[in-house]
Amino acid sequence: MTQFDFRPYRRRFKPPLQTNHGVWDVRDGIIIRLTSNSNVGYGEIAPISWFGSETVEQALDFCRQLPKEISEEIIFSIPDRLPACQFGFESAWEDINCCKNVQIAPTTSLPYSALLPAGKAALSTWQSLAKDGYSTFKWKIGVYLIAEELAIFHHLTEVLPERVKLRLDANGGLSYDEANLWLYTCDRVMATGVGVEIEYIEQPLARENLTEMQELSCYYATAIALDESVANLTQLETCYQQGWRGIFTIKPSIAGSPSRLRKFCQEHKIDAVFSSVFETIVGKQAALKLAAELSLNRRAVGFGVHHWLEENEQTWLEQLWQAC
Ligand SMILES: O=C(O)CCC(=O)c1ccccc1C(=O)O
Ligand SMILES: [Mg+2]
Repeated sequence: MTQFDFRPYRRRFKPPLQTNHGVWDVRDGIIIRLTSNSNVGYGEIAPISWFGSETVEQALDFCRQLPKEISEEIIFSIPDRLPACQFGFESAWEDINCCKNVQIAPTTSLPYSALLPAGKAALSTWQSLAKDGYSTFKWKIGVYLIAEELAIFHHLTEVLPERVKLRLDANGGLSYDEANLWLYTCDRVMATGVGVEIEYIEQPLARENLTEMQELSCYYATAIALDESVANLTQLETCYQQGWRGIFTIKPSIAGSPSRLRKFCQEHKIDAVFSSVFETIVGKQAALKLAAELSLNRRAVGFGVHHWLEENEQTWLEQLWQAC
């Protein structure tokens, strides 16, 4: 038997994240703790309901109805409608039960991608991130008018140093015509031989428009990565079955069961990019462990630093645990 305990948390972004879905400034989540024969394991439930996972309230309801002592069976039979819970519980379980001695490639050997702010703020932000050692950047598009963003984009490609990789993330916010224009523009920029490499456009169209994205990926040299379309394992499996062989963005914290994710990635050898949901160090460590195991093409992981009002994560966590 395993003892189970949990703590809800709330943290504020500094600055807030701006995407086509709107502004996001508060991250609510749950840290869980499993104890078995004096071994302690932590896990994190960090849902993003606007991205297709359960809500924090649904996750809290699930935690509240569980007994104080739980079995392995409970952990491995969490329903698919609670993918962030599947991740949190299974990674806490792994934290105590296995993998302690398994040698995996150190996560530090995977490059990190840093997020640039939407709009023209990107133009004055990349320099300090480049100084910190980042050479892959992701810029949010579909936030402002396309004409404005294209102008900023041209400027960015002129100033970014050579060999930098740039990802554009539309969060499903482009129309079909706009997506064509972006892909055409990226192809043109690449053909003119500027130093920067446009690595891909992430989720140009809404999640259900897979066929159109498949079409677009045939028309243009610039790659497309799915993100919202493959937010959880069920969607990932569906898109794969429907023939998507482009890039898959995987956010382990909301994808669902880590063991099932491992199995899927290993079986199908997908081209995966691992990405954060702005979880705490607890979820981040579990997600990066999966990234280290499963990043076949060693694409940069989207776990670049993000700033919180609370600076020291370890202290913050200890305080969270002792507070109640
Ligand atoms: O993937 C990254 O590089 C950073 C993480 C990121 O962009 C993100 C973080 C939380 C929610 C959605 C997204 C997204 O990719 O759209
Ligand atoms: Mg994305």
